[in-house]
Parts: sequence; structure tokens; C-alpha cells
Amino acid sequence: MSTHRYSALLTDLYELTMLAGYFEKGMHRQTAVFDMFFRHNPYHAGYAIFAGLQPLLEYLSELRFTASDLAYLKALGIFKPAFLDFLEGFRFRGKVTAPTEGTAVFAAEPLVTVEGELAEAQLVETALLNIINFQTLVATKAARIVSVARPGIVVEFGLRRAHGPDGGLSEARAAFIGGARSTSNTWAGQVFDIPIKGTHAHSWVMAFPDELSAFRAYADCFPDQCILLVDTYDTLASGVPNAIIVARELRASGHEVRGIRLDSGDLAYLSKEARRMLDEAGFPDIKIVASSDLDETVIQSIRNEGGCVDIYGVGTQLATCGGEGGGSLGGVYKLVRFDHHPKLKVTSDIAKATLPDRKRLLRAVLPNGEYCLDVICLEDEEPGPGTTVFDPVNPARTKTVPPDAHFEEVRQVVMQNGQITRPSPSLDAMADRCVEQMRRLPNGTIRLTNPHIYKVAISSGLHDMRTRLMQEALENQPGYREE
Ligand SMILES: Nc1ncnc2c1ncn2[C@@H]1O[C@H](COP(=O)(O)OP(=O)(O)OP(=O)(O)O)[C@@H](O)[C@H]1O
Ligand SMILES: O=P(O)(O)OC[C@H]1O[C@H](OP(=O)(O)OP(=O)(O)O)[C@H](O)[C@@H]1O
Ligand SMILES: O=C(O)c1cccnc1
Repeated sequence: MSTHRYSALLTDLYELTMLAGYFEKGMHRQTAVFDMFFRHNPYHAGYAIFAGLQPLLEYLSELRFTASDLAYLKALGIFKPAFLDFLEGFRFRGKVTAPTEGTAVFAAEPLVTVEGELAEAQLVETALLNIINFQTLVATKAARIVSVARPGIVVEFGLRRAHGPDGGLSEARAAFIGGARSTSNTWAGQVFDIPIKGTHAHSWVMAFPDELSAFRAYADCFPDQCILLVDTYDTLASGVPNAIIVARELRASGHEVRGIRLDSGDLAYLSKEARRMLDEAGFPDIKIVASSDLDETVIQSIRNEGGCVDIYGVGTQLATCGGEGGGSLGGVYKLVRFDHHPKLKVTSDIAKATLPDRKRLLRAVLPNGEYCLDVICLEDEEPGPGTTVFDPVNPARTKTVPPDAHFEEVRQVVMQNGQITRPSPSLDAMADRCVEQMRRLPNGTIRLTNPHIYKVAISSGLHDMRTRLMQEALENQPGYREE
């Protein structure tokens, strides 16, 4: 569902000045192809989970300059009237190719490819990166957290620590794609139809004369959604025993306490003790919720210690994409074809050289359904099983596509002539896709630390084209002399 209209001014000024320049030089209608990709998986992870496509397509479909946008740009005094007239009729009519949200993707792979006139393909750079970088970063963090929490479930609690209201909204969406089963963010629930869940705060307990009367009052108000926060005073000496008293009283009136929440201390130890006390009191179905600065490492530690947590409430670390290698995803948007010619950003560092031209992204799948490597090839290439492919950074290293593998196309055309051509799957289907993708990755790829590096290779056609373009670019440098 659409949240709001995106402004056409959701862009960096330089996109607009370049556009004005291309317009003035008569270049704006020349054809261009741009690729969005990132150079390193976030969190030093073995994979990333692609997210943000549906909001991106909404932005592209709605992109137009309103009268007030044009008045604002005019008042800046830097744009000429003819250009402002051009912007008035501006619409995005390009083509977009991308994976489905929830798909596992890897560093160096072309993710979103935008093809169209230079003006439209250039203008959308900033918004595209803003949307895809953030949602992919959050979905990946959620997938990491969920991968260690399972079969425990993850609830997203991050709104209070998210980067602004809009950050909190899109974060809840991306966290759901990455595997969080619900959110505390009520607005996200309304906008995206994500299940919403919640308990109560310490202030509830403190607003009553004592913990037991606070628990009784909460059970009275919410007899069928009663989850009690048990750590305000002393978790095991008062919180859990008081929760058991209220659970007995509620049962006598035909209802059940649903859960207790632990929010401090050693969550492994406390959850085991609380589980034992609840079971002994005849409440094996009361769930244990844990929160308190959780992330994938803490959850793994709780699991390793045999903790009895059923539900992990994860806020700050998920909303802010914390942890080493987190914080931001460095996705970039590079010109790969212009005016019917493949383009390459030449650099002495081959790791930073772009992959030219229109490309396909293929995933080699073994007979058992497991993914074994990805191959980036030119649009008209058909690499088959048994083909030799090249490491993009060190092409002296080659690999053979297993002869019994078959290729799956990772991306599809999702927009043509500015019209969405593939309806977006539901958020549930995206979340299911993420689960399925993680299941099909090789063992070790989803490990938190030092993961197995999933191979991404380039085809011989792409390798040859890149080598030729690098050579041509060098020869065109003033002062170049072949040794
Ligand atoms: N078993 C565990 N293994 C690893 N880390 C844990 C475990 N249990 C809790 N933690 C983490 O240890 C930290 C300690 O929490 P502690 O209760 O001391 O602080 P707190 O929750 O910030 O307390 P308060 O909110 O009362 O100040 C939290 O960040 C929590 O995520
Ligand atoms: O720790 P997070 O992963 O961000 O999860 C959300 C946290 O937000 C709430 O506490 P808050 O820090 O607002 O205050 P409190 O713990 O003092 O109640 C809640 O009790 C969690 O601890
Ligand atoms: O419902 C909760 O328990 C909750 C919601 C947001 C943040 N912390 C806790």
C-alpha cells in the first residue's frame, strides 16, 4: 500500500543541475542504462536480502513536479524557464529490472537496472539509493536476527530508536520482509497491514501502588492479550510470582495470561528460571518474551546457554542496523551504457571498475535445489552448465559452473515505459521468499561470523568486454604509451 506521495524534490540538487545541463546541451533524450549495486555485503555477512522495490516503483510511477515544486525551483534562480517547462511535463517512462523483494543478493551484483532517457534515468538516482539501500540493510539485519532466533520469533520494537518517523515506517516494512513476524509500530500496521503486537512499560507498574495491583489491573483491562513485564522490581522474587498469581486469577475467570516479558539482567538464566516456575505452577503455555538491547549476537548467546525465550523483542539494533559493518549500505548507481555504447568507470583498482552494459544475473542451482554460484553475463549471452566463469576482481581465478546445475534468472523486468508490469507480491510472500532463499544458500553462508563466501562470477563475454573497454580507455588517456 502506498504511504504518501513522494516529492519529485526527493533528490540531491546535483541530479537537477546535471539534468538542466543535459537539457541545455540537448543530451537529455539520449539513452542510458544505470545499475544499482553494492560493493560489500552489510554486517560482513555472507549475503544480503533485497528490499524496497515496491516503494521504489511507487515513487517512479508517481514522479512529477507539482506547481509548488516548480515555483520553489524557479525561486532558486538557477534554472532557466525552458528547463522548468520541461520539468512540468516530466514523467518517468523508463524500464526497470530488479529481483523480487526477499531475494538473497550479493556484493557486486547488478540489482536494480534503470534504462531510459538520460534525464529520467539520472534524476531517480538519489531516491532509488535512499529507498533500496535502507530497506535492504534492515531486511538483512532482520534475516540475521531471525536466523539465530528461530524457532523463537522476532517482534520489531524499534520505532523509538529509528531514524525519524519515515525511517521507522520503512524499517518496520523491511524488518517484516527479513523475518520479523510483527511490529509495535501501529502506523506500519495500518499502512502495510503488518501484525502489531505489544506488552506494557515499566511506567504502568510504577503508576500503581505495587506490582501485583498493576498486573491485576492490566489483566482486568486486557484479559485475552495479557503479557506482563516482570522485571520492574525483582524478576524472580516478585515479578514472576506475581504474574503467576494473576495467571491463576485470570484462569479462574476463563482467560489465560499470554506471556511475561523480561527486559533486563541475564536473559538466559532468567528465562530458564521463569520457565521452570511457570511450568511448575501449571502454566506451560505462557510465553516468555525477552527484550533489552538484543541483537543477533546476544540472541545467539541466549540460545547457546539454553535460554527459554519464545519471543524476542528487538528494537534499537534492528531499527538502526547496528553492529560491525552495519549503519549504512553503500549501494551505488553507475552508468553502464550510454547512447548505444557500453560504458565503464575506469580505475586502477579493478575491484572498483564497473561492469559495463546491459546484463543478466543468473543463479546456478544444484539438482537438490541448493544455490551454488551467481553469474553476471551480458544480455545476449547464454552461459550453460560446465561453462568457465571468472572472478570479477581476480580474473585469473576461474570456476566451472557444475555440469548438473541449471540457471535461474534472479531479476525480472518490473517496469516498462514507466508502467509497473509485474504486480508486487504481498509482504507475506516476500517474507516467505526470504525464508526459502536462506534455506537454499550453501551451509555456512548464513553463519554470523566468517561466513562462507558465496561465489559471484562474471561470464567470459562480460570479462572480454570489460578488458577491451579498460584497454581502450587507457589508450585514450593522454600520454599513454604501450610498454
Ligand atoms: N545471556 C546473555 N548473553 C549475552 N548477553 C546478554 C544475555 N542476557 C542479557 N544480555 C545483554 O546484556 C546486557 C545487560 O543488560 P542489563 O540488564 O545489565 O542492562 P539493561 O537491560 O540496560 O538494564 P537497565 O535497563 O535496567 O539499565 C543487555 O545488553 C542484554 O542484551
Ligand atoms: O532494547 P531495544 O532492543 O531497543 O528494545 C526496545 C526497548 O525499548 C523499551 O525500553 P526503553 O529503553 O525505552 O526503556 P526501559 O527499558 O527503561 O523501559 C523496551 O523495554 C525495550 O527494552
Ligand atoms: O510492547 C512492548 O513491549 C514494547 C514496544 C516498544 C518498545 N519496547 C517494548
